[in-house]
Amino acid sequence: MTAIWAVVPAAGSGSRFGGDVPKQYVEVAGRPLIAHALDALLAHPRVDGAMVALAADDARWPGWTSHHDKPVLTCQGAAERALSVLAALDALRERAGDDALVLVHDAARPNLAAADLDRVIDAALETADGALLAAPVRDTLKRGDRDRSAGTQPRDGLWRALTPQAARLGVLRDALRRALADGIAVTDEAMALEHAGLRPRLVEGREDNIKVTTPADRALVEYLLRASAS
Ligand SMILES: Nc1ccn([C@@H]2O[C@H](COP(=O)(O)OP(=O)(O)OP(=O)(O)O)[C@@H](O)[C@H]2O)c(=O)n1
Ligand SMILES: C[C@](O)(CO)[C@H](O)COP(=O)(O)O
Repeated sequence: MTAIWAVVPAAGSGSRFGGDVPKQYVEVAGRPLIAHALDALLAHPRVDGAMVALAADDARWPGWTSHHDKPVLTCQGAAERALSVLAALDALRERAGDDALVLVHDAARPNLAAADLDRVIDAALETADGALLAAPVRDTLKRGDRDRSAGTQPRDGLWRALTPQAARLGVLRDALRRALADGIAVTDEAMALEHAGLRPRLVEGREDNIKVTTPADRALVEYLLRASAS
């Protein structure tokens, strides 16, 4: 049976969110964002544990060592998300092994549906290229020139990348190291896999798998989490 581990990048500074509390610890629906994300991942019966990448100056990590009777490990993240993910893979490698499937999921995405998690796990187990949750673009896209529209971008075949993004630990680690060494500004795991010549599976995910980025996202996520809990 393939080992399946969650990797949770939680070392960001939340600059677009602002405020005094680091975004990953902002409370929504009574719990910190990171708690919702970890709960969604570790509640899934096929997930064996989690490795969380924390900021070097994180003073709010509650010290969880397990959740749902599964191990919760931590490592130190880095200045860029991709480097935080790579640090987590390096820290997890000896325990999980290169053939383990890793599910990289933003701590800032608290509303991950179990069915979506199941489907991206299935997809990633079926292909060596990895898989990611994504949402097809449903709006017309404009290129902006300050506050003016400078034209309309074709949206056919465009998707919004979500998380989890999944691949075998060794494959993803090698792809991230290569992309970063090649100077690629890696914004998600699929980008590194693509740079390595792989074609990760797009798994259509729910639109409400929202990444809390600005303060305006908080009220919507609060509503969604309370609605799904009722
Ligand atoms: N150096 C970084 C940057 C981001 N992240 C994590 O990656 C996820 C998605 O990143 P984002 O939403 O951009 O969070 P921040 O980088 O904190 O936000 P901002 O860009 O507004 O500063 C978050 O869970 C964040 O904690 C990380 O682990 N290490
Ligand atoms: C990984 C991600 O959530 C996929 O959309 C996104 O790339 C993270 O971007 P951010 O600027 O680090 O929030």
